[in-house]
Amino acid sequence: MAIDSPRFGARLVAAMQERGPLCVGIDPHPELLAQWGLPDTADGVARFTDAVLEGVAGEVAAVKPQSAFFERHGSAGIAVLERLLADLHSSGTLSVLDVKRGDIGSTMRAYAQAYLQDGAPLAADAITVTPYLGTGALAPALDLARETGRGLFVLALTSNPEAAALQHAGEPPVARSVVDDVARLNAGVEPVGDVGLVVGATVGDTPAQLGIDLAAAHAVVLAPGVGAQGAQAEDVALTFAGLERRVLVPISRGILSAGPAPERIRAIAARFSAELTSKLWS
Ligand SMILES: O=C(O)c1cc(=O)[nH]c(=O)n1[C@@H]1O[C@H](COP(=O)(O)O)[C@@H](O)[C@H]1O
Repeated sequence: MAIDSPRFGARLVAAMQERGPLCVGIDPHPELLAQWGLPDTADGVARFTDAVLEGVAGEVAAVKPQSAFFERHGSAGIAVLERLLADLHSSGTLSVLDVKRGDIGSTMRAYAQAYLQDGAPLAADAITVTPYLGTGALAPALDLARETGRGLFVLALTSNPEAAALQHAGEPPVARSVVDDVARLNAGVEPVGDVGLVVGATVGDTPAQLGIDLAAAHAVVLAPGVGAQGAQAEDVALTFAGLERRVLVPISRGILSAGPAPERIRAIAARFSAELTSKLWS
């Protein structure tokens, strides 16, 4: 039922309920292409994404392509990304395009039309956005996302160590203001709003230390950092205690390094998915 919902938040929650909390990241790093015996070209990226898709499409709730690794190859790389997004849609797998966009409102509208408009070549189910021009500047993206049944993930507490200097600063701390803004945007929408949050799986008890109430945001939290960045399923369970089925865990290198065989990618994804489900949903 909800899997066919016109609203992104409801579709995502339903997809996670059916397939678990794992989101496979597609980040075709040059090192991974080399490890897989593929050329560092758009064709190499196309073969890489095809293998990941064969391994996990229809098996996981969502897939998160990282745009930078496609943009590296210019227009030919973007064409691969366009095809990937279309293939994900056909396979019934939600796409979270990681582009981390954010700009003044008039430009934000153009970004929204690029990624959130029906029929746009790069349309995804959701995109990542940065609130550092002010959460209010994201309004054109939010409006279009709501109109077309898509979603946003707003960076709040990112997984990288450099983030603290900016995101923990101030009183109230910047990250708490972002979470409060998202809570207002999602208020009253069931089961969750269409605006998710990005909070790294590496942040430990920072949300509590900064007085951040993630549950009050009424959002799905995208929690990167498991695998290559050192966090484990236990860390996700501790940091997001109480959020349970509202945490979507993207893993890129931790899964991609098992390639190139699609069945090995599928197997390691299944292992991560089972581990995350048992630790988070106990
Ligand atoms: O928005 C993101 O997805 C993101 C936010 C964040 O705080 N940290 C973070 O690592 N990411 C992305 O998540 C992915 C992590 O990749 P792995 O460390 O290989 O699993 C990369 O595509 C990052 O750009």
